[in-house]
Amino acid sequence: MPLVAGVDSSTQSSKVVIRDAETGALLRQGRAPHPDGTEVDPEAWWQALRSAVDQAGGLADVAAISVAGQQHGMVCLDEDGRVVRPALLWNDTRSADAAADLVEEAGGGAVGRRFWAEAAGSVPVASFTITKLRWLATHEPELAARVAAVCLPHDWLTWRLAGAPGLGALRTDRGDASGTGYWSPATGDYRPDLLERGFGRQLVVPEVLGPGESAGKLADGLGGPGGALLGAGTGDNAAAALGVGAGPGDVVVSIGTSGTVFSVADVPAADESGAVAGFADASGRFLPLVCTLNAARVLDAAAAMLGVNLDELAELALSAPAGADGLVMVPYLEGERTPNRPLATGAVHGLTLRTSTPAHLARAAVEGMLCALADGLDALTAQGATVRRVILVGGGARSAAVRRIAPQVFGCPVVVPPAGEYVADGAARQAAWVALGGPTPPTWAVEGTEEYAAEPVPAVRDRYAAARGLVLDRR
Ligand SMILES: Nc1ncnc2c1ncn2[C@@H]1O[C@H](COP(=O)(O)OP(=O)(O)O)[C@@H](O)[C@H]1O
Ligand SMILES: O=C(CO)[C@@H](O)[C@H](O)COP(=O)(O)O
Repeated sequence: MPLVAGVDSSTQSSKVVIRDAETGALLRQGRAPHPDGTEVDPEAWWQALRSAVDQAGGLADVAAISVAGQQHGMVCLDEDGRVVRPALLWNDTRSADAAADLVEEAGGGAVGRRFWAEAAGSVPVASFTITKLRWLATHEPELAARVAAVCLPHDWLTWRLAGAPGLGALRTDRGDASGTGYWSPATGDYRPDLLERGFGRQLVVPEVLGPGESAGKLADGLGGPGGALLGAGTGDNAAAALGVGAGPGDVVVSIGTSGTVFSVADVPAADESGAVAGFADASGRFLPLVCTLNAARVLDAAAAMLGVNLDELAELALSAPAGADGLVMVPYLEGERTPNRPLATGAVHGLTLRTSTPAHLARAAVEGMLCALADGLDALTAQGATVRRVILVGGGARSAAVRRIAPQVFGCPVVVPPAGEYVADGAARQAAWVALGGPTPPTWAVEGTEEYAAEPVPAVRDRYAAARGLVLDRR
């Protein structure tokens, strides 16, 4: 009975699960928080990972470990492997102008967007690593001059688990490489020309491993003697797809810090509108994905505004009528990525004496967040995805209101697996693939899934569509 470990180093925390490689049975787990903010010293992730591993009883008995992580974050290393500056995360919007410049320099408008969609699978927005590199080169040239290598959060953590053995030992996978802006999901190759466009010169980049390949071995002294195999790891969304066992016709909606809508596809996407990112997945296929910057934290913010906890927020939301009598929240609290409105702020429309109640505001917050994801679902189907079922995961799926209102807004039933850590589970499944070998990862059952169905209420989306452009920018 070999054991495997899976890690989710996400925006808000590190989570570790230890599972049986063959059956997937959960044996132990741990978690530790990350600092707040959109710029974080990677050392904080390392300390959180170590603490979550300790809580999970260490790694002495695991045969393999894989790390999944928040995508896109820019981790810059000098030639000795030291971190040059705090990592800029996927939800840091300071590189919005750099993203616009990269599109402009490629011909601008539809021409520029088509160039990037074809070259890198996605049109750059502030989330993508390449735009952060451009920002660094422009705004912090002295730090930029010290950068020898660039990698992503999960690449860096895997490398630390291996004992940080020199820049040439950096490894990544297709899933996370596809979120950089300088790797092509269509060809499976780096695009040094794009890296040069972004940063102005070449850098060491991690070798991209295939699915099921190993990134080396765990170093000694990290919760036991080393030697366990390291999986390639992947981006958190690709790991979630592995964790829930997403197949044809499944669309996964993840409500974490980010809201994501994605499916597993046999062909790469190249959406020149920019709504759908044409990522690769962790199984050798592709992961067309729509991402919003505002998801579970919209619920956190609404609960804080109303002075209630998250369960009370859900009760309030469910006590108001569908559509909140016309109250609409446009939830752009962190700016927005889809649609590309990095400077936008949120807004509440439709205030009347009747709608000025905590219940209406709670309902509008849940509906507004879900409407933005429903727009993502439309964008994904416009790119050819078929929706047989929607699988709801992430911290926000723990909300009874989200589970019950989602089918009204999405216009189809949703299935909700039992509350769990599906990103860490996907990483563990990848580790099991490495430990057991074979052409595909082992099949692990996800039991206890519940289905939520409700009559669709299209008026909720219609009113949101009328309101979503009516927002102020930060400047
Ligand atoms: N019962 C709940 N109702 C609503 N939101 C919840 C609930 N439990 C957790 N969350 C939210 O889930 C979020 C964390 O989800 P998670 O998927 O772990 O995020 P991330 O992967 O981005 O770190 C937090 O913002 C938290 O408030
Ligand atoms: O940027 C993306 C996807 O493109 C985000 O999904 C990040 O990968 C962060 O994930 P969470 O921490 O919200 O799970």
